[in-house]
Amino acid sequence: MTAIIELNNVSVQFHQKGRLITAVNEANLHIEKGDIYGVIGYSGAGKSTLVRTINLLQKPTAGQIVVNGEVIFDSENPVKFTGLKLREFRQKVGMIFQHFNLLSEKTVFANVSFALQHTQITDEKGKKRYLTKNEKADKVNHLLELVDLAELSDKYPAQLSGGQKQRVAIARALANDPEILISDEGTSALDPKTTNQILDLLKDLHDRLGLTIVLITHEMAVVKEIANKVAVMQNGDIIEQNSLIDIFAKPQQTLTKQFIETTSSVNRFIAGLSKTDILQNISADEELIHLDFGSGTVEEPIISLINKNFDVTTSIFYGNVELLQGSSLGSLIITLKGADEEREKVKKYLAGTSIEFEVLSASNEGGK
Ligand SMILES: Nc1ncnc2c1ncn2[C@@H]1O[C@H](COP(=O)(O)OP(=O)(O)OP(=O)(O)O)[C@@H](O)[C@H]1O
Repeated sequence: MTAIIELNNVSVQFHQKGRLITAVNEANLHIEKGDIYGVIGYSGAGKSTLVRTINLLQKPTAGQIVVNGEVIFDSENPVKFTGLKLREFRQKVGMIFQHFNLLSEKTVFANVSFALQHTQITDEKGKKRYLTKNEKADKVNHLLELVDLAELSDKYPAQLSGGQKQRVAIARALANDPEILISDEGTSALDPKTTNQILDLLKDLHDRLGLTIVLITHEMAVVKEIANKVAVMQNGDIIEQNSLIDIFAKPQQTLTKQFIETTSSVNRFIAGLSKTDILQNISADEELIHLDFGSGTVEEPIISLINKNFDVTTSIFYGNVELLQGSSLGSLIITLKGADEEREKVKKYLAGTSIEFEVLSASNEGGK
């Protein structure tokens, strides 16, 4: 697959009060057509700066940017990508923001229509012309239907909820039929329910229109909901990037693990264990074991195999299976009860499978 967006060694530096700030440091990001690419990081990590280079709202200090096969920036071999060419290019990259950026004195209809004021089409004779009033109205009405807002066309932004405002912003961002949609914290100002509704809408638009979406967020739950790929940013660096499923199944960096913990109840459960007396109450012939089922291993009947093949008994303390991009990931916390040698045999057996496990408590380490 060829990338629709290629950032090659892109750096962005700012000079501020005599200080040099490297907001983005030699970032490499290849986004394929149809990806929903999540860029996650804490505030100040450089996410917005990185993503704003895609449509040159932010000019890089160094590196190369290729969009749809066209080099739009190259610090080594400068290209002329300005004026009308840049304006037309930007129309093909829609953007939505945390605070919606609607024009408060204009109606919903006029806010969307505004994005079409410079839009030109090529007529049958190959001549460029602006859209007529009727063509604009048809387009706006179609867009408002797409985001389920047709009935609010005459309202003003102040009369809308946050979710409705973001729908207007999405309709506006799609006015010029972009292939790429950038969401810069597009759900950060919304409550969880509305966030999910907007994410559902983005996913639906992605499926229906074949959009490529770049999604900046500081919330892993957002990424988890719709992204198929993830890049994690910290202090201007992309510290890790992978498919969503691999990020969750085998995170490499501490920060990535921390982000995952914010959405995974198993980690909260394990962290909470120390505040209970569960570990103290484990008997001498018992162990508490955390089993991590990566992609493709959830279906294995591991508990019944253990019970059948070893002289131990198991009981389940905690279980969770999640569906990410069609793949299942799961966690189980079980107690294993039996003689030392039998428990050792089970652990040896587990070590030979693709299921990862860790012993949360061993009986001879503080159990009674
Ligand atoms: N125009 C600018 N001038 C000077 N410094 C800037 C400018 N834009 C961004 N920065 C700095 O670059 C760094 C990265 O900022 P950026 O906004 O890209 O981070 P972010 O991850 O998007 O965070 P946030 O979600 O808070 O916007 C920060 O230290 C920020 O202060």
